[in-house]
Order: sequence, then structure tokens, then C-alpha cells
Amino acid sequence: AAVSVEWAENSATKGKEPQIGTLTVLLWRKASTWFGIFFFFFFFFFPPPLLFPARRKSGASLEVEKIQNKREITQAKNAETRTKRNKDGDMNRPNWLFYKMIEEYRENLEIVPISLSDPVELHRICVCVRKRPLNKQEVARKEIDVVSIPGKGILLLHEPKQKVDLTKYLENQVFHFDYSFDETATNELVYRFSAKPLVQTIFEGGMATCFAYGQTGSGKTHTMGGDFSGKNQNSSKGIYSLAAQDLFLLLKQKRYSSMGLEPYVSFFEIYNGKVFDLLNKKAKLRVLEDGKQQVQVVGLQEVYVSGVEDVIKMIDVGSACRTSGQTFANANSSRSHAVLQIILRRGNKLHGKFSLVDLAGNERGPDVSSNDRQTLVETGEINCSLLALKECIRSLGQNSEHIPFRMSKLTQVLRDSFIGENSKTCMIAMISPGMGSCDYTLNTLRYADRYLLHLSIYSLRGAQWVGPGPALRWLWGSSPAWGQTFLSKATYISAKVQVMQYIKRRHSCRHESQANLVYLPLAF
Ligand SMILES: Nc1ncnc2c1ncn2[C@@H]1O[C@H](COP(=O)(O)OP(=O)(O)OP(=O)(O)O)[C@@H](O)[C@H]1O
Repeated sequence: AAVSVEWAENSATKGKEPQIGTLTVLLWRKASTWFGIFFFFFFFFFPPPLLFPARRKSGASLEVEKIQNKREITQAKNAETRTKRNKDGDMNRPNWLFYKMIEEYRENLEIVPISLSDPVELHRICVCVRKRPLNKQEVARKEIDVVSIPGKGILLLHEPKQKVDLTKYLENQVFHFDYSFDETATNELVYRFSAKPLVQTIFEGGMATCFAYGQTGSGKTHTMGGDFSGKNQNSSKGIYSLAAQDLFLLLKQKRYSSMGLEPYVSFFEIYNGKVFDLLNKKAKLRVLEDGKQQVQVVGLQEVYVSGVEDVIKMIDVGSACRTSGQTFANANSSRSHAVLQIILRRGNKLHGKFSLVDLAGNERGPDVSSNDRQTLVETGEINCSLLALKECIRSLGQNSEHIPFRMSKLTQVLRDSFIGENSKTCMIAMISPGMGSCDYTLNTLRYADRYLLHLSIYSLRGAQWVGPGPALRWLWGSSPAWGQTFLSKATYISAKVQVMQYIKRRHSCRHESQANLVYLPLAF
């Protein structure tokens, strides 16, 4: 089959007879152009989403999507809060604002805790402070730790306060002691700097006393008697037995082994103004003064000890008999002052005596769990004897003619340890770190601080400078290497001026002469 095609060109008619195949190709080319144009416009006006609308999502799947989105947002928010909380602590804890303020304060503190390699300074009177860790109950209550120990004998108490307009703020109080121990300190560390130097004293024919003072539950018995594991006490880890270990080491040394010294131990408690022998079934003892005004505890058993094991046995026997009760801070609170004495005798003669005193906790009436008559009498007695101790130390500081040793049994039995010529004293003030104990901690720190001041001035008594007292060393910022020397008049005057300023500030003496009269009757 053939097709003829004719067309007009330059006023002439032209014709052609193309092959059918060629014609089909030509026609297809023309048509495809038109198809292209057609589809272009078609899709321009009717885009596919309009032509084929997406299938509508069901209500349930939309809900799922919403929940997923919500979850993602919450997760992101939680992560942000967690990071913030890690930085600021738990914001739900009670007193969170104080917690944050204390943490921020601590961030700028340079903390250099005391360590076993630090040198031990020799003091006639040494006052240290030890902070115990927060206990389980305090941690459960999310109590805030308000005590910081940067080291070098310094202690900071961050006292939470509130202004009248309810603005919260911290009063950061600084206290200076000979040594300050933080919550990580072990009994060995505390012993090395406090009681250890006193063991030597009794070999040199002197008297030594080491007190543990502090609020109930602050760690006095833990420090003196040994670590507790549950209700059982490890007596080999307390200052009592550590002192005994050193005693036997020194006894073996050449210079002392030839002196014929024999070690004895006595252990008694003072409860409600009465003395009981803890090594003799709590026999009641009498305290009497002999013709030479020496105080004697009549009938007190002194047990010969041949080694540390003997001493530990005595500590266990005595501690088991000690009178205890329950306070708000301690389920097994000691309600008496316990005195362990390590005595060195040469034949029948007393050579030296080391009294280690675990004082009863200072507390207020409402702190004890029961307020029956007996408990109230106990509490009254404890506080009276602690006051008597303070008064005696104050009188010693004032160089007073009358020292009220008879005010309590405690001061009566410790009389010879205080006034002996070659006597050394150490006090370890224990504190609980919780915010709830803040008032007690302040009391303890002030008690120890006054103790430190009075004893410092006492060490200036007479013309001989027996060593720089801690308060004066702190006031002058001097080196402890002054040792046994005489004070020059100029040094004395400068000391007097500075001590008076300190006293006026601390004890708010209204008049200078009052400060002078009361605190500085120094004979020069
Ligand atoms: N430094 C410390 N480290 C660990 N735990 C301690 C520390 N100090 C005290 N504790 C614990 O605190 C509790 C109370 O201590 P402890 O009985 O020694 O207090 P206390 O001051 O003697 O109290 P009280 O005056 O009522 O007898 C004990 O369970 C003890 O183990």
C-alpha cells in the first residue's frame, strides 16, 4: 500500500509517495509533541496530591504519634533536669537552698586535710576538733552537712540563717584549733596528733589528761573506746588502747626499762556525782582528800597490766558496765563520765598518770528520750560537772587563788592532773555535722574555744614561757618553735594588748579594766 502526499510550494503543487513506515514515524513524532504539551498542562492544573489524595490516618495512629512526641519532649526535659540536679543536688531535699549555698562556698575552698605524714607539734595544752560523718539516719533525712574542715586546724561552720524579710543566708563562722580532723580521719590519725605526745609525759614523771568532749552521739566513745560495728566495740582501735600500745613500746626502750616502772590501769565512772569502779563490779567509791590535800579515790582497784591485751580486756570489762541510756542522737548513749587511768609506779611511789576521760554528752533536757525524774537529774548532773570543768579551767587561767575543784566529783578527781607542775592536757571536741545539730556544734566549738583561750593564758602564768598557747599563736601568727624561753617585756605588752582585744571581742567585756582584771593577772 502506498500513500501519496501533495502540498503547494511557490505556486506549484508538489507531491510525494512516502513509504508507509516513514509516514508512521513522522506522524508519531508530531503526535508525541502534542501529547507532551497536553500532559504538561494537565499535571500543572491537576497535581498528583489532588488527583490521588493520601490515605487519611486513623484516629488511633494519630494518638500514638502524639504520645510518642510527648514522650520525646519529656525525656529531653528530664535529661536536662538531671544534669541540673547533678550540679545543684536534689532540689526536693529539705533546705535545698542552704545546701546549694554551702556547696558553692565549698567549691572555692582549698582543702588540705591533715595526714599521718604531717609533723606533730608539742603543746602543753592542745585543743583539737573532730567532725564525724553523717550517720545513716541523717543521710536518710537528707540532712545538710554544715561543717567544713579545710585543714591546718581551721573549722568552718556554715550556720543557716534567715533575715526578717525571709531571705536565706549563711553565716560562715571560722574557728581555729591546734588540729582539725574531718569525717575521713581515723582514730589512729586523731591519736597521733592529740594523745600520743602525752604518753611520753608520764614517763618523765608528769601528769597528762585527755578529754573527749561533745554533744551526745558526736563520737566521744567511738574515739576513746574504739570503732563500733553495730553494738560491738572494737576496743583495739580506740585512743585508750593506742595509748596502751605506746606505753608498752616506751617501757621496752633502754632509757626507761632500767627505771623499774610498773604499769597499772584503773577504770571508773562518775555518774550522778558518785564514783563507781568499773573494774570491780561497779563498787561505789568515796573521794577523800588526804592531809596533803591530795584527792584519793578510796578503794579504787589498780590492776597490774603486762601487755596491751590486758588493757584491752580491762577496757571491755569496764565499758560493758558503764551506765548508758537513750538520747535523741544515740540509742546507746553514755550517761556518765568514764575515766581510764594508766598509772606508772616505781615501787609504791606514783611516777606518772595519764587520765583518759570520755565525758558524758552535753545535752539539753528535751534531748533525752524519756523525761522521768532520774533522767532529768542525770542530765542536770552532767551539765553541772561540765560547767565545773569549765569554771576550773577559767580559774586556772585567771591565776585565781581559789580554784573550784570541789564543784564536782569530776574536777575533784582530776585535780592533781591539772595543777601538777609537769602536766599536759589535751581536749578533743567532737562535733556532729548535721544542720539539725548546728546549735550544739556552736556550743561545743565555743566551749573548746574558751578552753583554748584560758589555757593559753594559763601557760603564760609566772615569768616562764612554757610554750606558746594556741590562742596567742593564732593571734600573733607566730611559729610554734618558741619553746622554753622567757618573754621579753615588749612581747608581753604586745601579747597583752592583743589578748585583751580578743577577749573583749569574744567575751564582750564592757570595760577594758574588767578584761584586765579578770583575765590577765599575769605576774611579770
Ligand atoms: N568518726 C566516726 N566515724 C564513723 N562513725 C562514727 C564516728 N563517730 C561516731 N560514730 C558513730 O556514731 C554513733 C555514736 O557515737 P558515740 O557513741 O561514740 O557517741 P558519743 O559522743 O559517745 O555519745 P554519748 O555522749 O551519747 O555517749 C556510733 O554508732 C558511732 O559508731
